[in-house]
Amino acid sequence: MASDATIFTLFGATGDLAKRMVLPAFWDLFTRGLMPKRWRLIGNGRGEVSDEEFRDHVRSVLEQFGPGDLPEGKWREFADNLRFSGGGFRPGDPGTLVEVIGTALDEVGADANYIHYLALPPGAFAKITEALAEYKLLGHDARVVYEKPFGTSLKTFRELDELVHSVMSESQVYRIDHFLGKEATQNLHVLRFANPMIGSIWDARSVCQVQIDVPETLGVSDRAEFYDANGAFRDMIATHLFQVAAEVAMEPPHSLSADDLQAARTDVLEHFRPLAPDEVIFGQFDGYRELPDVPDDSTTDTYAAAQLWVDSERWAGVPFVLRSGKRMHRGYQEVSLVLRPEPGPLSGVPDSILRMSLSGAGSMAARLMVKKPGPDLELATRPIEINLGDVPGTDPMPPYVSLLHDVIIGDRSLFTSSQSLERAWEVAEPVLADPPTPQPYAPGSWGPADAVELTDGIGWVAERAAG
Ligand SMILES: NC(=O)C1=CN([C@@H]2O[C@H](COP(=O)(O)OP(=O)(O)OC[C@H]3O[C@@H](n4cnc5c(N)ncnc54)[C@H](OP(=O)(O)O)[C@@H]3O)[C@@H](O)[C@H]2O)C=CC1
Ligand SMILES: O=C1O[C@H](COP(=O)(O)O)[C@@H](O)[C@H](O)[C@H]1O
Repeated sequence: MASDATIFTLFGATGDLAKRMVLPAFWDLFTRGLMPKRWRLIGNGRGEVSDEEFRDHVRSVLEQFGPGDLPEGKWREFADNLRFSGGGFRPGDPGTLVEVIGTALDEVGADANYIHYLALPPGAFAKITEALAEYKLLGHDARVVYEKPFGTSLKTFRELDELVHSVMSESQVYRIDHFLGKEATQNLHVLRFANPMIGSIWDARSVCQVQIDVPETLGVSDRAEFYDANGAFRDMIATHLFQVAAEVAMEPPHSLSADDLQAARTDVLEHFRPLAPDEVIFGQFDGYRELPDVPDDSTTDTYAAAQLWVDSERWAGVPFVLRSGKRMHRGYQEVSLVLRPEPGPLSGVPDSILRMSLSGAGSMAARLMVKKPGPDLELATRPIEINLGDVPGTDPMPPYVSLLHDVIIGDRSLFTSSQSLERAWEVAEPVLADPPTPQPYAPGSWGPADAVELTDGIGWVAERAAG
């Protein structure tokens, strides 16, 4: 950025995402010394909240979702930069935001850059975008961060995309998909492109199925209104899991630069076949309809599983099986490559699977078949596991910290392109147009039993390992 001063505006500052992820990310960058020299963080919302009330909110959020106890001096320094602008922000009515930004400019310098972060439900993006243009808040080298989902269907994606491009250039737009910001997702490139032993098995000759499995034990009670309008398929499958599938399926990019990585993801998404509704299963956990803010006849999916086909030469005939759901038996985030049996005298040996966890710093695990030392040819399996957090000198950055830092330094490599999202919505469209009826499942279970059929008899491999 041209200036060493930045004014951040956080729309939806008292919402769920802000409290769990975004506000702790600001604190993390601050304590690492990675914030701009001079800055202000202006929370925005439709209610009336004083600066002091906002600071109290941020403090309690950091105590709950951040580091816990805050060193008093450091907290004071951080808190001095926090402001709140209430009354909402929409075309024709900017609430107090323009005035609060004006004061912040006086305080940190008129040359400050703007970063606007929309931590809002997708239905609110268009009005805020229009208002940013109307109130001339897209100057000052402004960068605008949109949460996912960017649009909720092909139609609404196109409308939003057109609006955004009518008021700002693509280089100003940062569409977040925080699964791309995970350390372990980034490590997929390194594992594959730097290690011939892994890179050489990365195709249909060696792999018979790819599973991307993200069950969650978490429910939705804090954000039922948002969730009921979106459901698991939009919230996880058509967004995060498609992007992870693109990371796995991409052809080697020319380099790991922002443009080349974005282009590789976009290119492979073009090969994603639009989903067939009969290869998708939706579920809804028992008791969901009794939650406050959920209509008692809601047909929203709290679980979705799908078979995705990637019609590229590399992946011809290999199903990518994707699954995610709320209130499930265990929570994990795993990519598994199920390998074909090795032809030859031991070709019956099952379970050759390379599993990569996307949680935390990430890990990789496999089981090898070995001869049990001894007089007979007896076989045994032995695990091999690498935890990336054990690599000496690691300092993993949580995804929101890493992505917020990328916005500050202007690195767009881990953000989604407009073209790739358009394709993602095209792939999702047949299911959105003709959604399967959700099957009920018990909270704490593994979801609808029928979904196992999507794995073509293999079963959910990470689930087996999780027990
Ligand atoms: N929560 C999570 O774990 C994650 C969420 N996300 C994404 O983040 C975004 C926000 O999610 P989340 O924080 O959970 O949602 P919330 O339902 O908590 O909404 C966030 C805030 O948006 C404001 N808001 C709600 N509706 C409107 C509206 N129609 N117009 C203007 N403002 C509105 C509210 O603030 P106020 O009332 O103060 O105006 C609310 O507190 C979503 O796009 C979601 O997909 C992404 C990753 C994880
Ligand atoms: O975007 C979302 O992601 C979270 C899962 O995030 P993670 O930080 O646990 O990887 C999910 O719970 C939420 O429903 C969804 O909106």
